[in-house]
Amino acid sequence: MNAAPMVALVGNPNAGKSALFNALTGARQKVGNYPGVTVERKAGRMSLADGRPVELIDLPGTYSLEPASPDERVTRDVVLGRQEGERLPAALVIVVDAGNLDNHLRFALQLIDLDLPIVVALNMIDMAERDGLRIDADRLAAELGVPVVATVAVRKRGIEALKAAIGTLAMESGRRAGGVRTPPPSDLAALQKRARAIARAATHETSGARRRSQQIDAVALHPLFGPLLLAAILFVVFQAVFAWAQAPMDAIDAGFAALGSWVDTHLPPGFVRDLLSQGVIKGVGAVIVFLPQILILFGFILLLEASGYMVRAAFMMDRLMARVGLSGRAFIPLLSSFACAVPGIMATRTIDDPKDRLTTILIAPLTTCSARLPVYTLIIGAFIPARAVLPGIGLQGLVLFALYAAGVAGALVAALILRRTVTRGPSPGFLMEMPRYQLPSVRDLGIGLWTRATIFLKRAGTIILASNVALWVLASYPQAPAGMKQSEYSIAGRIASAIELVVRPIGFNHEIALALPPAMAAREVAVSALATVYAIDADSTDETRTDAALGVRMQASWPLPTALAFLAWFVFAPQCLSTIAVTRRETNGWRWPAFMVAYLFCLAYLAAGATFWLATALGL
Ligand SMILES: Nc1nc2c(ncn2[C@@H]2O[C@H](COP(=O)(O)OP(=O)(O)OP(=O)(O)O)[C@@H](O)[C@H]2O)c(=O)[nH]1
Ligand SMILES: [Mg+2]
Repeated sequence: MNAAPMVALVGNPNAGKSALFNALTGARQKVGNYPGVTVERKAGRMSLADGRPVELIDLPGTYSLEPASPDERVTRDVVLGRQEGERLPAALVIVVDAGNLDNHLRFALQLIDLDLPIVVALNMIDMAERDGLRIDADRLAAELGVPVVATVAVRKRGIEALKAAIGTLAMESGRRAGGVRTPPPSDLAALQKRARAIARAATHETSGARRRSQQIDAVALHPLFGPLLLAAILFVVFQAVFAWAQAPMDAIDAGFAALGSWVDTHLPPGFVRDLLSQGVIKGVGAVIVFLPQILILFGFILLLEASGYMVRAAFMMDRLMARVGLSGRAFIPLLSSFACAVPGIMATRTIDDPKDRLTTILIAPLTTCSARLPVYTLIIGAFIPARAVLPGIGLQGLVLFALYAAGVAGALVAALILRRTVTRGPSPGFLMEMPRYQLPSVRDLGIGLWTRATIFLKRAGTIILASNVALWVLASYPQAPAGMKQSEYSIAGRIASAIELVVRPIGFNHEIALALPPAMAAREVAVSALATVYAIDADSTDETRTDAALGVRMQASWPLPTALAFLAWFVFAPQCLSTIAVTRRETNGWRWPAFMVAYLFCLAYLAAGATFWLATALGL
């Protein structure tokens, strides 16, 4: 066979497989300091020292060859050559955490018994040394009967030696015949005993110093200080989103304003100018302005993930989650949903119990995805005064915090109800390893932010742009006769008038009714649609053209209860088509996505209505 030999990276979760994969192939797979980051098989190409190619595969971490959850099944099938359309791997790279050998060697021993060509990557030796451990790689190799290469994936140490070892194995396997041995039924207790004995033989404790992670955890997981610290961290995050973003947002805003007036003065009046000025620059610009806030939020999330703190947060939430019938394993998927529900729903593959998994999928859209941030901050910026409630604590940040909290509370209540009705069943226990604390690397943080920025800008340039141009066309034609409002006379305006009949009782106005349907494509389109509609109306009426910011215009024409109801709607509404599509894929049918959409719409309608009526009753 001429094709490049296939080599798979396997090992326990959080051993550093993806970090090694990136170091070996130059790829940028997501790494994170918690178990369960990788949930799919990812392939990449690596070149050996002599230039020969090898196809490298990164797999979800797993504890044994007996899979407990869907992502672990992928790993077993690839390793045993049972994956459809996939060859048996020519060799395995078993990745183990040098500081956690007794646990990681158990799975390694199981894999070694398969009789495939194997090299062990003894990863994270830097962390082990920090903890006062010295690992004898030669002794380990002798005990295991396979080559062992010491590596530090994040510093690219040992990568060339590992490449060389992979090269040798790939050559050998070309001369081998036959397949993989069927895995013998494993006696876990015996394996664990062997693993512990080997780990002890190869490890020297050089200092009896108490491990640093344990010292930090004495505070971070303390029954009183732990939750206080978590609350304080979250608080700072939401304050920072408003406090730090103003300058760059003003700059972006000014940039788009300049671009807009250039187009207005240099292009002849007509279709092209209006499309560019109203539909593209005003509309998409209104969304891109929020890039700094999104990056600040993600900067914090990435820091908390890389440091190892997120798993502690999961641990503290576990009691609460258990009480509503969710497994602690649901924490990471729900956390990913703060970025976007799509990867969040995919991350539920780490949950073994099917009903547990289904519940988590159904509530994932309730955690506030980053696409909602522009909508939230637009309304908050326009309607909530920027004053301090207490020294250092701004009201705007507090309201944003409350919106996120409302989403989380909604998710917990929904889980509680679902677990007692549609997804009734016992909820299994939760075991999650605590990763060690680490200082996040600047490079990883940079790559993470860069990835986020490109995802957001790509969305703005594709789905948001396309939806908004479509909206612009529908909102610009037919042209309204003098004296009539374009946003009401146009096709989009008439559709909106029909929708308005349904949403009028919960306080929504015609503009909101117009912005809701295109927001199904992407939530940010609610913002660009409002910006575009205001621009069209300002141009078509003879009122002197004001270039007032979107927020200022809304402030002038929306009653406060309407604005608050709009916020409440966005906390709960199932608003994007990609989420519905991924739910269909992960649950194999239309039944659950249909259920999800229905229950979330009801919830959003009730929440927005209650907010509107309450705010009106309070005379706001
Ligand atoms: N100090 C140190 N950190 C490492 C090393 N290798 C990986 N890490 C960090 O360990 C964490 C886990 O790395 P990943 O590559 O995501 O682990 P994984 O094995 O792919 O985990 P799953 O995908 O969850 O199975 C990340 O925070 C990495 O930055 C290493 O050699 N030294
Ligand atoms: Mg991984």
